[in-house]
Amino acid sequence: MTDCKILLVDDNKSILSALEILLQFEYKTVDSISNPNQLSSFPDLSSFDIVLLDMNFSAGVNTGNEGLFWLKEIRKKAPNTSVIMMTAYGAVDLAVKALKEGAADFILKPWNNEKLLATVKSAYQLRKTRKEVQQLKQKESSLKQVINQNKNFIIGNSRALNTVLSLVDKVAKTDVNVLITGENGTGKELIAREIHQKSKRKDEVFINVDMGSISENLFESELFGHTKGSFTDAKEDRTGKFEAANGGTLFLDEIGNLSLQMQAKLLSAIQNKTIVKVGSNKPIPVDIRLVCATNCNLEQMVADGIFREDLLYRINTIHIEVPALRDRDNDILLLADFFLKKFSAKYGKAGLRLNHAAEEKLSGYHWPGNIRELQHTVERAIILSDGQVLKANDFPFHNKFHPSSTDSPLTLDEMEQQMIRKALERHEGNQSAAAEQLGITRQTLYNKLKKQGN
Ligand SMILES: Nc1ncnc2c1ncn2[C@@H]1O[C@H](COP(=O)(O)OP(=O)(O)OP(=O)(O)O)[C@@H](O)[C@H]1O
Repeated sequence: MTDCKILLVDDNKSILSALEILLQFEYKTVDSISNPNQLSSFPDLSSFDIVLLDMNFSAGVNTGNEGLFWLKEIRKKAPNTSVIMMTAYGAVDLAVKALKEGAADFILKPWNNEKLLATVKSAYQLRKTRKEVQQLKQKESSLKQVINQNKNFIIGNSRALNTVLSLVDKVAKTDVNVLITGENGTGKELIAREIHQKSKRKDEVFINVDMGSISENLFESELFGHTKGSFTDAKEDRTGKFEAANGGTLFLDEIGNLSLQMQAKLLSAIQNKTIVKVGSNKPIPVDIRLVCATNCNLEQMVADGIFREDLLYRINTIHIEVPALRDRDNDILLLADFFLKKFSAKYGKAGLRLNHAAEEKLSGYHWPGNIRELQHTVERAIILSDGQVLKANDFPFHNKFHPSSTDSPLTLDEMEQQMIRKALERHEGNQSAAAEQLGITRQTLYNKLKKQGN
């Protein structure tokens, strides 16, 4: 039986019953209405794959205009649904008009059963193709995003990093779910991309979702998609991130930032390996490799009752802890050199180098913002540099993180950064708790951290 949803629209109830009996043998869902006015308020029109639509409804009228009117209405509300027109008063010009308005095909009454079934079958193929085109378009735009990104190199040869990379080699070959933890800016996303690149899914998409930036009410629509009209802003059908990642890798960053309600919805999708779009009730199977990342201590969050234990066990089949930059021996200077070359080329300042004192200062610093902070620090120093050599005082980061070591007064921005850092330290990286302490929403805290480059 084909998993296809058909809607019959005809004012003649015996025609509706005859069609229902015929089509129910082959198609899973066959619904019918005898009054086309019901179409205007039909809740889930776009979930129908095919509509068989009569052309004349008012008694004695046979111009086909009513059918054309309702055809346009359906095309507006459900552009991907295939519409087949039916009329007892077949005329070639009317058929041409309906096809021009977007009908998939045309059936004359009384119909021949075999011919009608063949017409419905090809209309269903058309519907499937339209859906595939839509999904391909979404995949294509995600692929472009990935391709447009510069190739990322994982720099470093410390023992701590090599341990992570050998674990990456092992898990990449499997399809298990991976949880990557580590402080902000340690390279968790880079590691997730590396797992994808080394896996059998590498020719498929890598979809990155920043869970910290998704609001509660858009969560389902972002992740699972929605059907047109399912809520006020749902102007058209939308494929969610799970479906877009089908066949590839789905990277859920900042997984510790989900509310319990969102966690429950996510868990159900992961467990069932299916998603249901907002506004639909049809489960869609998805095949994804799931990689999650967080800087929170999820075990502690489970103990505190703010993270579901069953979700944690689903996502952490393999756990990779990315070490902080200060624990990676001489990776600091390797990375500094890498960023020096990268940004001096970008800003047309080739030949720039670090003097010994600058190297000492960079190596001795504790890098709370890790590699992202090092990257920004080097970039900033290059932009502001005048000569060929970068010196220790070209890296004034002590102002930001050790205010006690300087007499210079703090700016408002710096004070804000300090307060945020302290709140996060106190709550061991838990952004929701830190935001509560600071008297701002988690979203505001998240935006401020992004702005600061953390
Ligand atoms: N080993 C590395 N070699 C080169 N660049 C790196 C390395 N690790 C991280 N980076 C760079 O540092 C920046 C931060 O890395 P990334 O975004 O992967 O960190 P993250 O841990 O996911 O951060 P967050 O916790 O904020 O989500 C990126 O620009 C990334 O390319």
